[in-house]
Amino acid sequence: MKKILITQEEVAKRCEELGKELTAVYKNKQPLVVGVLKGAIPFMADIVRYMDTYIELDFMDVSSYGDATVSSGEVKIVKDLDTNVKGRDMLIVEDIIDSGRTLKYLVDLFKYRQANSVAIVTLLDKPKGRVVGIEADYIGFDVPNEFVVGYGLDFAERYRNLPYVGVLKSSIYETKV
Ligand SMILES: O=P(O)(O)OC[C@H]1O[C@H](OP(=O)(O)OP(=O)(O)O)[C@H](O)[C@@H]1O
Ligand code: HPA
Ligand SMILES: [Mg+2]
Repeated sequence: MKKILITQEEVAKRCEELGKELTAVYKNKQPLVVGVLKGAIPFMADIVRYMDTYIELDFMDVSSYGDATVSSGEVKIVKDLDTNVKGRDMLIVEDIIDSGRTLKYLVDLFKYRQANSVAIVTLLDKPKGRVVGIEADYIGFDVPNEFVVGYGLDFAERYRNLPYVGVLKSSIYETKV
């Protein structure tokens, strides 16, 4: 690791704050909380435990990065929701908004499917990476314009299990073995 950007303690504290804030927002709404596989899993698991209201969970797997550090620009559905979203209040949970393509695609899709409302909570926001216009409603932390890993975020499927968010040494990005 070249540097740690957000420590395990900082992530834990922010998850508690966001979960409590979302409890108040979704009181009496029974939102469909949608985790975007695979990166959102640790963050989703941590915030929903602080959402003290009725919620439902579902998952969507979309992919645009593969093993690269730069988005291919094309979003592909790998696994769709099991739930009919018509009339539902939806909360999309993401690990990061970078180019914005993944979330733009999902928000447009859920609106097309006639969700009642679509909000976004993301652990990380990388505003300098943005290519399409989309913003999250709830943000854990801003990160600089570098490829980050940990707490769900991978480089070539590795490092998702790190309990903190950091930047790898450049030699690792250059030669993956
Ligand atoms: O704003 P964007 O440029 O679209 O990037 C953000 C998306 O890219 C990553 O997913 P990835 O496709 O790597 O899938 P993963 O979660 O399985 O790693 C990340 O988890 C977000 O879903
Ligand atoms: O900085 C990043 N790290 C890991 N995965 C990502 N997907 C988009 N941006 C990133
Ligand atoms: Mg990835």
